[in-house]
Amino acid sequence: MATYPHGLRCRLVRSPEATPSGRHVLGRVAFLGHHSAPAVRAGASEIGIHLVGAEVERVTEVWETDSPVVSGMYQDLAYAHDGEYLFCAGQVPEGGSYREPVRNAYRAAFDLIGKLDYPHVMRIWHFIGDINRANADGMEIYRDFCLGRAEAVDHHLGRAGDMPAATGIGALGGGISWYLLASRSGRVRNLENPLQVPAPSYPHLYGPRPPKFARATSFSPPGIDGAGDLFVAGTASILGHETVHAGDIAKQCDVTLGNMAMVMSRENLLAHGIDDGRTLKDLRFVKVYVRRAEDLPVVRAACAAAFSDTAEIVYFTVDICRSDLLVEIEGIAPYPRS
Ligand SMILES: C=C(O[C@@H]1C=C(C(=O)O)C=C[C@H]1O)C(=O)O
Repeated sequence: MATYPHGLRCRLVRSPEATPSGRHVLGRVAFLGHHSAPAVRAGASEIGIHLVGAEVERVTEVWETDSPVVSGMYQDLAYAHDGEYLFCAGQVPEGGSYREPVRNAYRAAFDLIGKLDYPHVMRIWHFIGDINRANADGMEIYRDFCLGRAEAVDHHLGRAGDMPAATGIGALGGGISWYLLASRSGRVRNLENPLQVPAPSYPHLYGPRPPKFARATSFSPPGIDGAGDLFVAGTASILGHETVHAGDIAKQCDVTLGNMAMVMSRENLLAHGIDDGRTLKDLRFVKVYVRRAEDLPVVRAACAAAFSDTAEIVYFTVDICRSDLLVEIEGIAPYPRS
C-alpha cells in the first residue's frame, strides 16, 4: 500500500497464497460464510466475519508490514504489532443487549492500545449482526451498539474526544465482529464532510447516543507531508443528518459517491489544513455494501464508472445502519498516489 520506512500495506486476496518475502502479516480479515473467533494464527491476528453466502467468492483482507511482528491475545482480542503499527480484532457474542459488552470490548481495546503504546487509532470497522432488529429491550441493535461505544469513548477520551474513520455495517451472523489499526508515531487527522453533519453531532432522532466516528482519516507517518493514506469511512446517502432518496438506488449511489468525492477533495483537505487533494480515482481498496441483492447491477455500474480500473472493489449484500439506506461505500486512497 505504501513505501514508508515502516510500510503498512493492504491486499485483498481471493485465494490462499504465501506472504511475499520480506513482508510480515499483522492481520487477516476473512469474509466468510460463518464467523470465526479472533485468534493468533501463524503469528498473525486473524478474524473470520460472516459476510458472504456460501455461494459467493470469499475474500481475505490482509494487512502486512515489512518489520517482524509480535502477536498475542489480550482479553479475547487478537493482536499483532511491529513497533510502528498495531492490528487488533475482537468479537462480541450474540446477546440480548450490546451496550455493556461493547463498552467492555472498547475498554479492552483502549487498554491494549495504552499498554502497547499505539495511541493513534487510524481506522476501525464493525460488523453488526441483525443491525436493524430490536434488542431484548426493544432498542435497535445499531443504537444499542452506539450507546456502548459512546460510553467507552467518553470514559477514555472525554466527551469531546474524536474517533477515526469507521464502518458500522450489518453482518450475516449474529454478534459484533470488529477490528482496528493504530500507529505509534504517525500523525492521525480526522476529517469531516461539509455536506454532512458530523456523526457525533447527529440529533437524538437517531438514537440516545450518536455514532462516534469521523468521515475520513488522514494518516501520515513521520516525514510524509500531505494526507498520507486517506481512509474514507463507510459513506451513504445522507445529507446534513438526513437520509435522502429513500427507495431510489441510483440516486443513493450518486449522493454516496458525491459525499466520498467531497471528503477527499482538495477543497476539504485544505479546509482541514492539509495541502493535498484526492479523487475517487485514487481509491484502491473499496468495499461496497448493498442491502438488496437485486440492486447489485445498478451499484456495480455506478462504481465501475466512478472508480479506477485498477481499484480492488468487493461487494457484500448486508443490512446498513439505517433501514432506509440501500448502499454504503468505503475506501482507502493510499500514499503515494499512483
Ligand atoms: C453511514 C453512516 O454510518 C455508518 C456507521 C458507522 C459507525 O457507526 O461506526 C460508520 C460509518 C458507516 O458505516 C452514516 O452515519 O453516515
